[in-house]
Amino acid sequence: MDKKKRMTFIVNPISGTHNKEAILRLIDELLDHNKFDYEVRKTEYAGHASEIAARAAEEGVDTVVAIGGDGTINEIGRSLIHTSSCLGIIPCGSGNGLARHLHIPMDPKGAIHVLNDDLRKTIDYGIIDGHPFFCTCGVGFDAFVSLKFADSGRRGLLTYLENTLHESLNYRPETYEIENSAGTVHYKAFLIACANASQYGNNAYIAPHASLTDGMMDITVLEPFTVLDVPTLAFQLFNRMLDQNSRIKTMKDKCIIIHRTKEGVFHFDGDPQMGGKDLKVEIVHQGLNVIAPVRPKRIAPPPLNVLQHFTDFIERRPITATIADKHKQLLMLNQQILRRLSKK
Ligand SMILES: Nc1ncnc2c1ncn2[C@@H]1O[C@H](COP(=O)(O)OP(=O)(O)OP(=O)(O)O)[C@@H](O)[C@H]1O
Repeated sequence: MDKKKRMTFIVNPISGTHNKEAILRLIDELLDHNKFDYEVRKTEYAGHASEIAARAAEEGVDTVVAIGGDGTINEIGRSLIHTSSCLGIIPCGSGNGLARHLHIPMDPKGAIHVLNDDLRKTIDYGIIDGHPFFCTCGVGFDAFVSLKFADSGRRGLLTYLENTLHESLNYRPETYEIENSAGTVHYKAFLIACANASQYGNNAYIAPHASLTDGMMDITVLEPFTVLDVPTLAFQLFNRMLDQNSRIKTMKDKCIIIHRTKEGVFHFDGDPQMGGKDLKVEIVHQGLNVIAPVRPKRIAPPPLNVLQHFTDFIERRPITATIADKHKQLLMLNQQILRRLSKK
């Protein structure tokens, strides 16, 4: 009989809102014990997942499974790049950008079945200023929000949306120079996102056409906008249409250097970091093995969850109308957002 494969589960107890003990019971119940021997490790501090994963890779563990969100995946992934060990994911974060891009089910049972199927592929990863990332990194407003989010003490989507809406009114766009393979371009921008995966998480598609396996990074520049643009931008963000907005500029490249007017924060996979004026961002082709389904078992329904939160926040029902009605609805949303934000 074939030797069993070794699996290490790394649980981040503080990520997202899932009950991790219930997930551990499901693993015991549903994981194919004829195929896998496993151990469970819990993180005790930020950075611990990297140490556990590095040790597991050295010991030749076949699969290291993140039970957490994109921050936990980042810590584990960076210890597994260019090793023969493979990353598995039971999504437990508040955004789960990489898992969603890979079509890993959000429910733990489905994710455990994906682990049992053990289908592997090799994906690209990015590096910003020496920090590996797997989903997105960037400067400007989203880096600023990631800093606020990290400081806020509460985690969750509503906190994020609240922070985002409030802060966006006060945030001042900065000027950037981007050095790419074609030359140098200048932008006044609200944010610059460099994407390996297509979304930030929560089906917010900042780079709708990004691929994890093309050896390229999708760069999205959001130029200054007014509060009147927010509903359209939000709608397009959650409906994979952001690149159609006139405030958005996109490019693909393997390596860019972002020149800022001053040092400041950037983020990688949602974690904030201080950096210098100049930031090199590059993509490394095929550096991380992951377990993922070949293709989604079903096409995901429109991301009403997030729209629900967004529209709850502004006291509106989600947008479910036909295209013809959407412009009218967006105009009404504009008015309600303005009214709601002016009360803050
Ligand atoms: N035991 C721990 N105590 C404190 N912080 C931890 C611990 N274990 C991990 N962390 C940190 O928690 C951070 C957040 O985790 P993670 O990103 O997985 O969850 P999330 O923010 O809820 O999900 P997502 O990134 O998908 O939104 C990680 O950056 C990690 O460094």
